[in-house]
Amino acid sequence: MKKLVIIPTYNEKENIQDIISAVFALEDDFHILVVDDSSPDGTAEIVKDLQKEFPHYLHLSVRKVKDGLGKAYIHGFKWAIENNYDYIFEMDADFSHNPNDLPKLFEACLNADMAIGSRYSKGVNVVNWPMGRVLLSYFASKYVRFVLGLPIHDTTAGFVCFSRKVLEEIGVDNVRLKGYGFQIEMKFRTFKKGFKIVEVPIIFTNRILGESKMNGGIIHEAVFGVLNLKWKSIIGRL
Ligand SMILES: Nc1nc2c(ncn2[C@@H]2O[C@H](COP(=O)(O)OP(=O)(O)O[C@H]3O[C@H](CO)[C@@H](O)[C@H](O)[C@@H]3O)[C@@H](O)[C@H]2O)c(=O)[nH]1
Repeated sequence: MKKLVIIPTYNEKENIQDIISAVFALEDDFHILVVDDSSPDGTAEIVKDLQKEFPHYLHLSVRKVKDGLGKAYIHGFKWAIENNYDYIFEMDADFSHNPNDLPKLFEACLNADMAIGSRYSKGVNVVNWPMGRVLLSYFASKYVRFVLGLPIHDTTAGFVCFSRKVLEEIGVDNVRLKGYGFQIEMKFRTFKKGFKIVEVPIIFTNRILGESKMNGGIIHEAVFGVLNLKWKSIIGRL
């Protein structure tokens, strides 16, 4: 079974080499696709150098402009489908998601269609995030559950394993939201198609190196994007 970890990057020069090494240090044979939005800090050049060491396992797609994490993942999903991967993972570059948890997400996905590395399925498992960010994220998940009736504790989670058929059936070109809203939209579309979703408890650790790309626009898009998703689902346009 072919497994691909998609890592979107924007200015991750401090993290990219270590995260790639950590994935390739696992016993399992994960491939990696880095989707970089022409990071000014030269992230893609570091990946190009590493490709010499891992020519068949490490792939790189460079997009011309910064266009949000969601669009980067959609680009990666299409690439994964074209290249016949069976299981496709989303993972941040900054070690917020522990690469050592990849095998347990994969195991869980073998008995489901989508496995979510969840911060909130067993209490609140977030380390070193400012309290404001924890509260925002936790209550955002509650808001999404309430509005969309989505039976998931961590609706904005960005550490996910999909079986290929999920991506094929939801039609990734239909996904519109770009930021955290993208994570919500992917889960809602997967749920609406009747796929089996499981949550696997993980510990999310705030990044040590580099900066988060979160901004007010991303939050705004998520709040209104959820209402729009609800509307589309009511009128049967999802
Ligand atoms: N290619 C590309 N990558 C991006 C972009 N914006 C962010 N990224 C990459 O996406 C990953 C996550 O970005 P962060 O900016 O560190 O995200 P965060 O604020 O910590 O958000 C995390 O938690 C959210 C929920 O609380 C998640 O919704 C989100 O997906 C992510 O996991 C990192 O690898 C970062 O480089 C972009 O516009 N383009």
